[in-house]
Amino acid sequence: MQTDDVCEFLDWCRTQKIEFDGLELIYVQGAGYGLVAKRDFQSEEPVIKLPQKCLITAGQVVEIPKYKELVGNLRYFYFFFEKIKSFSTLPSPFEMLVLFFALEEPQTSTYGPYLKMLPKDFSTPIYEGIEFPESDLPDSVLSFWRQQRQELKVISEKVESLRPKYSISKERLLWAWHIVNTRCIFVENRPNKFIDQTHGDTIAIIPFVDMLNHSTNAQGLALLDKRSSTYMVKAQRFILQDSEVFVCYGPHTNARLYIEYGFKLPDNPYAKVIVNHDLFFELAEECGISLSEKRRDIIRRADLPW
Ligand SMILES: C[S@@+](CC[C@H](N)C(=O)[O-])C[C@H]1O[C@@H](n2cnc3c(N)ncnc32)[C@H](O)[C@@H]1O
Repeated sequence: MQTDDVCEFLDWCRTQKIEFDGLELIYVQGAGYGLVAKRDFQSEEPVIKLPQKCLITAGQVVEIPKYKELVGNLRYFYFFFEKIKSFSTLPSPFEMLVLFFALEEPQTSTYGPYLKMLPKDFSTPIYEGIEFPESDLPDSVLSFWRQQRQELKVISEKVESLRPKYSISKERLLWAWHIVNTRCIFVENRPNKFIDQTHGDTIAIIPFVDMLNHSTNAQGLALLDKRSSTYMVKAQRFILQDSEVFVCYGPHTNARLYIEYGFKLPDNPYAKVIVNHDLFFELAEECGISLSEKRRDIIRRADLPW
């Protein structure tokens, strides 16, 4: 039985010309919503198709008058010779999308039926306020962990500068930041002069497509066909009726999946621990292999063991 929210969302998707015949949106225990094949799909067959204009991108958001005005109000404060100075700054594509989700309301937004389907909370360490001593984190995710916290800090400061005209609570900002962080997809967008292009503009949120969960053994592949301005998810191989359709979010370790998305995979083929030289020497000692300084130096210079 589908809830009213699900029915309203699916009707909304159809009015947006999102094609998803043969798929069912279901609630998957432990993963939120997910998409299941209600018939077999042949390899190369499109599973979802939608017009490019359905993509929520920073460039598209900033063309909405209320967001264009907001961008004009974004000022970034900094201390200089003990005086507070401020300068206008353009939002990055990521920040613009976060502001969109922080300010749209389901009751008034044209995206209302979609917004109602979004998760209410997250199980990431940042959302749950879990702090780790950095020494507990594997090297493979340390810089990612720092970068995520820094991004959140920077956008929080920018949002502060929008007060009192726009008042976004810490909780709402954290929620919106997670919506974008857990759901955005790589797409190359056209530059927009109101969006900071320092690192290009390569993200979009795609309603309905963002209901696909992650697997390292995904059968779905998402791509934009620029010639027909159509975004689609294609079957990379045969998809059996009644199986959940997955895409792969990337070759991520469990530490990365947990920090970014709030889940781990029991049998993750990308599980890895980076062994730096100091740890490698320590492990060698523990195995009874004594390494002279000269040998250690050779190993370091040869960049072994990886
Ligand atoms: C792009 S959304 C996918 C749709 C999402 N399940 C929903 O209900 O909106 C990404 C989020 O789905 C969940 N997710 C995706 N793949 C998962 C998996 N294999 N196991 C558990 N949770 C998963 C995580 O909460 C992740 O942050």
